[in-house]
Order: sequence, then structure tokens, then C-alpha cells
Amino acid sequence: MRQETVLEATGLSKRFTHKGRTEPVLNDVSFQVGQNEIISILGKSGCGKSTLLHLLGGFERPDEGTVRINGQPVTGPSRNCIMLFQHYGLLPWRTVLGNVELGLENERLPASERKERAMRYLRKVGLEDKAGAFPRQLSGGMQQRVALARALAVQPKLLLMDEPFAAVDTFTRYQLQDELLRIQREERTTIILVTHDIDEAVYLSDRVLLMGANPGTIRTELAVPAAKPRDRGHEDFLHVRRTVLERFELTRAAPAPEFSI
Ligand SMILES: Nc1ncnc2c1ncn2[C@@H]1O[C@H](COP(=O)(O)OP(=O)(O)OP(=O)(O)O)[C@@H](O)[C@H]1O
Repeated sequence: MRQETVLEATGLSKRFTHKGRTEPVLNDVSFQVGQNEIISILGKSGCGKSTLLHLLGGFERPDEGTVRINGQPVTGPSRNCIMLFQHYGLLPWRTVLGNVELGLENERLPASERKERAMRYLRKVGLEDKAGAFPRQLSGGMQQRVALARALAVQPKLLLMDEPFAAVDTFTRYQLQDELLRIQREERTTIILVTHDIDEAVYLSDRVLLMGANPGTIRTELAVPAAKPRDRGHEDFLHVRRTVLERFELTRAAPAPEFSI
């Protein structure tokens, strides 16, 4: 059965002018994302991944092309689409609970309901007992969990993640990736994730979009058929990982790279 389309990006192009020079950053980027999918956008530093994410979220306007979420054109940021950044973005003067409630303050919810919903999402990320703590009292991994709870509490149609686990150590990153997959299964959230970590892209995603640079385009799209929950050591996972490395011409036998990460 075909999934309902949540996001449709069509012919997106973006140029930036810096010191009088105009550079094309993205050229003719088109793709679709279905309900409940996790898509990774993988490419080298500077290829335009974050710019693409900003266009999808309505934080920047494309020079050409359109973005639609559930069929509606995106003309600016909205609650349909929440962005989670690498550097958590928590307010240091608010408690953990206060930070999660922040995203709900524009909704006409009674205070008790707002608190109940915020606590429900803190429970999902395993931080119910830290509700009264301040961000500085938490580890980086915990702060990113709070940011995830805050994003999910809004119950967006689409969650955009810009290298969300890049600032934490490898062990914490693996744990957060597993938590994200568990919560995504429970919530059926549609996720688009930008990363330059090949393992992260393959581990988390249903499809990986491989970007080339100058200007940024989508070169290839790979489905990840490995079963979920995934096993980092399983042959299926290693096979897709190897395919990605080959597409980026990063394997030993490969000739000089046409594009690399
Ligand atoms: N607001 C802006 N004004 C001018 N140039 C910009 C702006 N935002 C991004 N750029 C340029 O666009 C290009 C793509 O940047 P972008 O941050 O999208 O790449 P990226 O693939 O996300 O990189 P990284 O992985 O290092 O975060 C870069 O050359 C960057 O300097």
C-alpha cells in the first residue's frame, strides 16, 4: 500500500550572494517523503544539506521550486514542521519541564494538560525524574533528549533533524539513535535527517538521499531494506553501508572520487 505523501519538494534551487558574488547552493532538488518514513540526506560538508532543511522548514525561501507539507505550500515556519538542531537550543533559565512546555505555550491548552503532555514526552525519553532540573545540570545526551521531547510534544507532521547527534560521544549517539527509532515507531513521526555520518544515515533510514556538491543536487536515492529493529553488525546493514561507500567512491578499489564526503 502506498503511504500518504507528507512532504513534496519540487525543483528547489537556492543561490546565496556573498561579497557581491552569487553562488548556486542548491539546484533542482526534488523528492517526496511518505507518512511514517525516516529519510536521511547524506553529503559532504558544504554541499547544501542545512540549506535544504531550512527550505523544507520554511526558514528560508527557495529561488525556484516549491515545498508542500500535506499538500499545503510552505511559506514560513509552522507547527507542522519542527526542527531539531545539533546544539539543543534549550533555554538555560527554564527547567527541563519548562523547556518542554515551551513548544506548547501557543496552543490553547489548560496549564494542567500542557504539563501532563510535557511529562508524557519526558517519560518517553526517560527523563521524567529530571523535570525540575536545569539544562546545565544535564549531560549533552540528556539535553538532546529534552530537545527531542520538546519537539515531539508539539506532535508535528514532520520532524527535521540537522545532525542531531553530532555533539555527543559515540556510545551516547548509538543510544540516542535507538531511542529515536523506538519513539518514532510509537509516535509514527515522519522524519527527515541531515547527516554526514554514513552509519547513522543507514542505521536510521528507510531511504538515503546522497547529495553531490557545487551546486547541491540529489545524485542517488537508496532504499535501506534491512529489517527494523536494525542490527549494526547484520549483513543487510553492512551491505547497504558498503553500497553508500561505493556510491561516494570511498572504497579502496575506487578510482579518484567524483564527489566524496
Ligand atoms: N545565509 C547564507 N548566506 C550566504 N551563504 C550561505 C548561507 N547559508 C549557507 N551558505 C553557503 O551555502 C553553502 C552550503 O551551506 P550548508 O550549511 O547548507 O551546507 P551543509 O552541507 O549543511 O554543510 P555542513 O555539513 O558543514 O553543515 C556553503 O557554501 C555556505 O557557505
